Order: sequence, then structure tokens, then C-alpha cells
Amino acid sequence: MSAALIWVVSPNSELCNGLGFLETKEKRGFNRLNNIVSRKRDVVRRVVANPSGNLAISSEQLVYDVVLKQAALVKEQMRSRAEEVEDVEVKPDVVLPGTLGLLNEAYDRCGEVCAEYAKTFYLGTLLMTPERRKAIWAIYVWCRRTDELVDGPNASHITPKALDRWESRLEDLYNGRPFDMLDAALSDTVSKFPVDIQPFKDMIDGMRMDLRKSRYENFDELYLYCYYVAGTVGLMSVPIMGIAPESNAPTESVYNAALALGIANQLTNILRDVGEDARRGRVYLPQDELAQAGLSDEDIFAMKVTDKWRFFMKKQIKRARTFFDQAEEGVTQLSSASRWPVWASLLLYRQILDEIEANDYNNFTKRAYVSKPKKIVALPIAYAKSLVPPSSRNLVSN
Ligand SMILES: CC(C)=CCC/C(C)=C/CC/C(C)=C/CC/C(C)=C/COP(=O)(O)OP(=O)(O)O
Repeated sequence: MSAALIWVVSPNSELCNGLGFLETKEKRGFNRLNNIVSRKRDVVRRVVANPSGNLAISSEQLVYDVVLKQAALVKEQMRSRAEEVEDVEVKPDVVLPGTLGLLNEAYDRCGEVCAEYAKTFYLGTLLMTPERRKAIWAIYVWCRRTDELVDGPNASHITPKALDRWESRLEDLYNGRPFDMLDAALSDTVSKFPVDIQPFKDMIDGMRMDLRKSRYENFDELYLYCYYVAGTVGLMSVPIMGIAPESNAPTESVYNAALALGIANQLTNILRDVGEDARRGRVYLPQDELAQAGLSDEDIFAMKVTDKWRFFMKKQIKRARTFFDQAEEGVTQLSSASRWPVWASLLLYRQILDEIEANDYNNFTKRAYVSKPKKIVALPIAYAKSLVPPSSRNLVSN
């Protein structure tokens, strides 16, 4: 069992009771918006699920709906914060004695997990304000634990039922009833920042997809998978990282860029790990594009770099880069303290694509990685980029 899962502790009622999840005006506003957008999403789902027709709505459109919803939450929060400044009736949050220490301990554990599994990322979070850093750790840990369910040492025992239980734990922590300490940290985070539950639920859906599916017919199907497992992280992160107060960009355009970064990272991950995935019987590449290039699963399992493979890979790398380009436009709009770590991770992950090229597209038996010296060079470049102030010039909503 991984360290992240060993740290699961039994429910702590003192901590659970004392988190003070008050029904604030902000929350009521979010819920109103949630309901409106959820209804719209259900309609879209029905259209997609209609058995008599073909896919009427693309994955991209479906996902954009979540982007709009998350952006609406942030706008609503900003509006209600402004109202609350004038509202003398608003009560302060009640924190019961003793709970703060436990909560800090919970956040510290999240930080330890993050430091253990994602060192560079952890260092980046140290540049953020303490509140933001702790929230990012809590989100990271939840994502890591979710991923461990299907990718960790106990993955072979994971059933759809276990994922259903994980989802009801998620709902519980959103309702102020965390199951363990790590959940309590996230519970506190989502009570403080306008992070919608939908991306979390969608990530669990991604794990469900991974359990039942090992092939993707076309890019539309792959896009949806990438959104579920990585684009969601982008959407969860922006409310924490914050948009620069001086940014004029439409909120949804920043979320779109965050989504693009998640998709770009996941596509890069897939291209880097073709050989490793094939050894597990998995092919995360669009089957129709493989066929168009005169390739099939057999070619992948044969693990031979041919001209057909190089040609296919060039197109896949090009597509991943377009998502990185889209993401770059949004990083500048983030709050100043969040820009450096995001630029650093973007530049580093993007370089994996260069390394695949440098390996002459042998992603079957060679794992592309960015060397330490190259990582070190990327940091000041990322810093210089993070100094560029926001501008709405290049950003479009969709
Ligand atoms: C661009 C804007 C506006 C905001 C940034 C929003 C963010 C933080 C987006 C990033 C989303 C993200 C980190 C997605 C996860 C992607 C991914 C493929 C992670 C890989 O995780 P591991 O499998 O642990 O990676 P390695 O195998 O490379 O260690």
C-alpha cells in the first residue's frame, strides 16, 4: 500500500464537528448557480446518451460546460464578497477550540505527501501564500489518492463499487463531514475557496473509465479521458491559485487555459508512456488516427520505431503542443505568486515532448525525461515569464 493510503486515519469527530461549515451567503449563491448549470449539463448528457443518434455534442463542448460553471462560481464569489463588505449581518466563522491544531496537522500531512511524491511541484507551492499552498496540497492529496485507487498497488481489487464509495466520501466532505484527516483538509479548503465539486466527480468518472476501457476510438474519446484525469486538476487549481486582480481576461478564458494545461500534460504523459502502457495491455492513442497512419495495436505491441510510427508521433506531438500554447496564454492572468510554479511545470512538462523527438520517437523502450541541468535552466526562464503582467490581448473565451 502506498504511503498516501497508509495515512488514512479513522474519522475524528472533534475535527469533523469543528470545521464550522456555515451556510454562508456565498455558498447559497454557488448552490443556486450550481443548480442552473447542472440542469443544463443534464440536458447535454441526455443528448449525448441518446441511443438513436450519433454523438451530437463533442467532448470538448461537454467539458466547456464545466468550465463555465466553475468560472461562474468564482464570479459569484467575487460579487458576494463585495456585498459582504457592506453587510453588517454577516456572522464570522465559528472555530471550536482544539480543532485548528488538528486541521493544521491535517494540512501538514498533505504537504508531506506532496513533498514525497511531487518534489518539484512541492517546491513551487512554497512560493504561494500559506493559505493557497495548503489548499493546493489538500487537492493534490485527494487527486493522488483517487489515482492510487486504479493505479496503485491495490488497483487489481478496485471495483466500481469502491469508486462509488469514494464518491460518497467526496460528497460527505463537501457537506462538512470528512471521513479522515486528509479529507478534513480538503473539506476545509472547499469551504474557503469556490471550488466546484464537479471536477472532483469527473475525476472519479475518469477512474471508472480506466477500469472499463483500454482503447479510445478517436480523439474525442481521448479528450474526454484527458479532461477527466488531468483537465479537472486545472479547473480545481485556478480558484486556489487566483486570477490577478489587474487581469481583464474573461474568467472562463483562464479556466479554458487551465483545462488546456491539464490536457497537454496528460497527452504528453500518454506519448511518453506508450511502451509502459502497452506492456499493461493499454493503448491510449486514437484508434482511427493509428489506422489512418497504417498502424494498429500489433505495431505498438511489436514496439518497433518505423517511419510510419515517426510520422504518427509527429502529429500527436504537434497536437499536444497546441494545447500547451493555449495554456500559455492563461498563465499570465494568474495571480503573481502562482505564475512562477505554473510556468515552471508547463515548461518542464512541455520539454518531455522535445525529449521524445530527441529519442527519435522511441517511446517504446526509452522513457523520455528532462535532465537535472535542463530543469535548472527552466527555473529562471519560468521566473522571467512570471514577471510579465496580465494582459487580455490574446485570450478568447472558447
Ligand atoms: C494555465 C492556468 C491558467 C492555470 C494552471 C492550472 C494547472 C495547475 C494545471 C495543471 C493540471 C495538472 C497538473 C494536471 C495533471 C497532469 C498530469 C499528467 C500529471 C502527471 O502526474 P504523474 O503521473 O504523477 O506524473 P509523472 O509520471 O510525470 O511523475
